[in-house]
Amino acid sequence: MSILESREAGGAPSPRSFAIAHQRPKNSFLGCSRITDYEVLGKLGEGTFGEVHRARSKKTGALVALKKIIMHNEKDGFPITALREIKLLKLLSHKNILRLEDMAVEHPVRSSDKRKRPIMYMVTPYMDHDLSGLLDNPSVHFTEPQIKCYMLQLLEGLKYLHENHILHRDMKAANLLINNKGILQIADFGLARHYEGEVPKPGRGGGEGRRDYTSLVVTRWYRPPELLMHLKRYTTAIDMWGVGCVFGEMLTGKPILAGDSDLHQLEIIFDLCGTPTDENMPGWRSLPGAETLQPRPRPGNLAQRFREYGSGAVSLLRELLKLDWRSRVNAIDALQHPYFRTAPYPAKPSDLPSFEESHELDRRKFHDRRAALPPAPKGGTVGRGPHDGPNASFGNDSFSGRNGVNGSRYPRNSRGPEERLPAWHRDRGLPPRPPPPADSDHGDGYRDSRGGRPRGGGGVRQDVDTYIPSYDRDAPPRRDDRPRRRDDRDDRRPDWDRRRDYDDHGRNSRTRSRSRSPIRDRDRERDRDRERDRDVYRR
Ligand SMILES: Nc1ncnc2c1ncn2[C@@H]1O[C@H](COP(=O)(O)OP(=O)(O)OP(=O)(O)O)[C@@H](O)[C@H]1O
Repeated sequence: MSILESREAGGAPSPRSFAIAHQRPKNSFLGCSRITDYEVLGKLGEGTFGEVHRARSKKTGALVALKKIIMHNEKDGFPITALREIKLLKLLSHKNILRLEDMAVEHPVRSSDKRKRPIMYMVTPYMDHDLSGLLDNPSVHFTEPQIKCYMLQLLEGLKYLHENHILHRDMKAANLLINNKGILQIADFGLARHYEGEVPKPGRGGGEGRRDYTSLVVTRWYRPPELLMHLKRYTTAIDMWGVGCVFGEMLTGKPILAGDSDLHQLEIIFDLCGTPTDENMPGWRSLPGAETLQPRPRPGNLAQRFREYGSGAVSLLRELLKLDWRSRVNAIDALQHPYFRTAPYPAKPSDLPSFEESHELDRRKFHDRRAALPPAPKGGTVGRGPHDGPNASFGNDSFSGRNGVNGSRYPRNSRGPEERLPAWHRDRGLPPRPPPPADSDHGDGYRDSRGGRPRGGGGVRQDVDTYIPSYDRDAPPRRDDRPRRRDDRDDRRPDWDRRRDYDDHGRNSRTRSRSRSPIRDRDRERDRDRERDRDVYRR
């Protein structure tokens, strides 16, 4: 049955008919192997919902990634988020979407083992890098053909998702995996869900949403203005805003909108894209989160800030970072943007250079290495790709940027000492604030530290952080604003580095009003975990 035939009266396929239409060939998913079928080689990453390890299949010899599914509370059973991710990934089949190949189970070894339940792992092909890790690697500098190549793949992957009524809802650099064959794949479907609105059509932007979902999705730095203002009837355009942020991050090498709070996030969005008006964001005033906003009028500095990357890049960024979600470019149209049809042309994946493995967890390694570097000369040659030689065709027409030293228009290593640090470590005041304890969770999952409803009908408030998963209050800032569990300790770090975290904690904790107690912390943590799994992700 084709997806068209499976549509319901409203135009959107039901999750069930979508599943039937998308069943992958049976032999493309193994099913349930034992963890002993894999040789575990080391930790790659850790997120809210699991740890990710590199491993080798003993049967095929292939390198894989094992994502351990953490049971935050065993009594609640298998986490709904993991179930969603597995269900969706089992159906999807596209070259730019990470493929779920198998599930592996690890049974408790001894009867004396405290842990009674088995641990489940999702098995996906091993990817050499995630984009966040790659951008933190000081020896890697993206060329324009390379950026275009990754962008095309990202847009192809998203086009496939959106055409098939799936919202990713956590678009960010750390969730884009890249291998040394130059292939980019979208990963982490923990927040993804079936979308009931109309799919994007050429020239029709993100369209109108058909039903409400929780606005508490997407990592803050990549979260679009309509979600920050609590639009619930959102569309596939929320993922396109994230693509804009990732594009800017590839150009500049660092996250472009690193807000410290939801309010600050909106402020820096307005600095970049201009203050919302009835023209550039029709209806913004009636969004629940806009009621109390009084933004200072400004025109936006996007063109100025990205001038050096050329008019083509600026034009595409403008389309992706439109305040108005209805007219924000969709993936179909973004793929046709002149930026991709102008020299220097997109590289082929197979032409891209290979790099040292770079995962999000390697950021400390890269940070230490980067910090040790003396100021590098302009036009350095480290890590330059095949398109980056003296004959590279940068900047040779009106849609390109200016030529830089040695034929590269990207300012290599030209950042000041502060700018050389990864964004998560730069001194930009307080790191993204942890949320208040989940004392209360109102109808829409909006949390208020004092257990009351947000004032003014839900305006964006500085003291409320609406990022859903539980931050660890003690954790150091992470490059991409990722949440961190309390027991997550980077065990690959030397002692002195861990102590630095402790010091950070000491400093940050003095700025908090509540006194801390380990028991209360543990209870809060447990409550947060419960609430997160129970309430928020069902929406
Ligand atoms: N197939 C893979 N190959 C290589 N590395 C991977 C793979 N899958 C995940 N990783 C690494 O693990 C990290 C975390 O993976 P993922 O985002 O799926 O976990 P998560 O627990 O959902 O994280 P988050 O907190 O971002 O929601 C990625 O950023 C990446 O560095």
